[in-house]
Amino acid sequence: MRLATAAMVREADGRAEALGVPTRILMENAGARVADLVQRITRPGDPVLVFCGRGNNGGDGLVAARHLRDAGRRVRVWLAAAEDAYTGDAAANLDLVRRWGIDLKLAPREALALDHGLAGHRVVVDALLGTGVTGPLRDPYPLWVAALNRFEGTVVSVDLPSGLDADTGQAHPEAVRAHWTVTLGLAKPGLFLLPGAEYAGRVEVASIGLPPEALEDPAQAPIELLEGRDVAALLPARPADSHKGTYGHLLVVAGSQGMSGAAVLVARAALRSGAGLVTLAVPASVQAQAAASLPEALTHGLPETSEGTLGVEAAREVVRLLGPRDALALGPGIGAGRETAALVFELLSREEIVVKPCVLDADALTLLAREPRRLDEAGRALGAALGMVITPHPGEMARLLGCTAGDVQADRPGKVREAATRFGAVAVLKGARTLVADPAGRWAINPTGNAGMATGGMGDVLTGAVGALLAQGLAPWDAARAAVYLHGLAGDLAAAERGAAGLLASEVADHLPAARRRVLEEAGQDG
Ligand SMILES: NC(=O)C1=CN([C@@H]2O[C@H](COP(=O)(O)OP(=O)(O)OC[C@H]3O[C@@H](n4cnc5c(N)ncnc54)[C@H](O)[C@@H]3O)[C@@H](O)[C@H]2O)[C@@H](O)CC1
Ligand SMILES: [K+]
Repeated sequence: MRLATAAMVREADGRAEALGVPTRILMENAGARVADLVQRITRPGDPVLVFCGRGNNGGDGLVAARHLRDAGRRVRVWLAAAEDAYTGDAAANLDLVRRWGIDLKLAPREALALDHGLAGHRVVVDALLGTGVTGPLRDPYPLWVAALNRFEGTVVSVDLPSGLDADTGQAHPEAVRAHWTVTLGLAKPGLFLLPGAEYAGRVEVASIGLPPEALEDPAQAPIELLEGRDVAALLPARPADSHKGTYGHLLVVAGSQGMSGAAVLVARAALRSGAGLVTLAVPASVQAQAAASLPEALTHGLPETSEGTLGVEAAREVVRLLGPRDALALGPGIGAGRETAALVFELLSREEIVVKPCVLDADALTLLAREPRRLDEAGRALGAALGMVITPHPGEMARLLGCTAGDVQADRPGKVREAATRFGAVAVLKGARTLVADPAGRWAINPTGNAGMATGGMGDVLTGAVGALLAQGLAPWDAARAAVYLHGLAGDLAAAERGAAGLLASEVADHLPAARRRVLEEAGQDG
């Protein structure tokens, strides 16, 4: 699903105006669509209150009130400001509400009066603030938002829950907790990011008559909410006359003494993601263990240091192994030692490596964060060749960008895009509502996954899934988006069977085939 920031929506509105569709018409359509939803979720005698701010969001609410009255509904309007404070389209619609004889009054500014006034209604339409909100809520809005959040009936927010930031999904400091949000024209990213998704309730996208040309803006990199049918379209077909060579061969360079489990999980998830063959290259002393844990993978022992970690002397072997293979997954469980750092830097400087698609994760990112310049260089080289995917969690992202994890979490869309452009890579920022961005500025929100996945090894499973799709020939942007969606869905399917707490990463890996089948079935293709 296409998404648009507040600025993108404003620009679309401007283009609509230039194309002969003025905001007055958009507002009329918006209000009508809100009234439609209210009618759908109520019975004819249910009293409805429409709480209107003084901007265009309030204007939409005023139109909704009029349409509800036309439909014979019991409707009342509260205004956030004196009638003469309304301007433009909102003022014009206020005038119509007055002529329609709809009960209209200034909203109370005292908690008890607010609760008392709200109590008699079945539904309150929250038309206080939309995309025009800037900075922390000013008085008396915090009081109004709190009263709406105490209200025991149903709250329907117009465009956005009032107080929510359309772009980041942050509430400053509080926002309306809606049961429904009717979002207008294009949905906003803040409705699907956290915490915004927890405020928005059920989201309906209402078309309001924006001309198709107004929706298109070639100058803007698109934003998308990942959906199963889009992911289904990315997955390679599995023709009947295929063989294991059809589905790519992934080289996994991972693990060290005490951390061979990470390497095995990557390889297992890669096989579960449909890779034809997986070679798992680990320090020689853990090869037997890795082979025993996953008989379906080919294994290879690499030269190791006295601590059982990979050192720079493994570089030649890795280059040789990668030659006939299709993609590389590098990083999980390799540790953060100096020799291993030298290996990672060496590999990323080698021509033979940069011509292959690769996914870098975990310790590889920690090591590169010590010298982000190396990642810059590698990214540029890889970007110019076939491309690189990096999959940091917020802590790794913070180290890569030289900020704190708190900074990353406060602006996840901004940080994932910064990493993608800076390193010339497709960047995946893990955590609830994983984000994916590419160097061209496109970005996507993944809605799948659950809190049960916040455990060790889940990242290794994602790395394996990305690597497998790269090996099957997907472009890095497609491989990353499909992998995060399937990985989260596999977690959801596993949690549905066993409950979210106590989910093992290997169980999520084992649910990847079912996740793939689910998206294909949803898209009407053969699972
Ligand atoms: N622009 C357009 O062409 C269209 C806009 N539409 C609606 O218009 C909305 C955007 O309208 P506006 O740009 O007028 O903005 P809003 O109506 O979202 O908000 C503007 C009002 O909020 C107040 N405000 C801003 N920040 C505040 C804060 N932190 N605390 C308290 N008050 C604050 C401003 O003083 C102003 O009164 C959309 O969300 C949508 O509902 C629709 O009518 C469709 C067409
Ligand atoms: K609103």
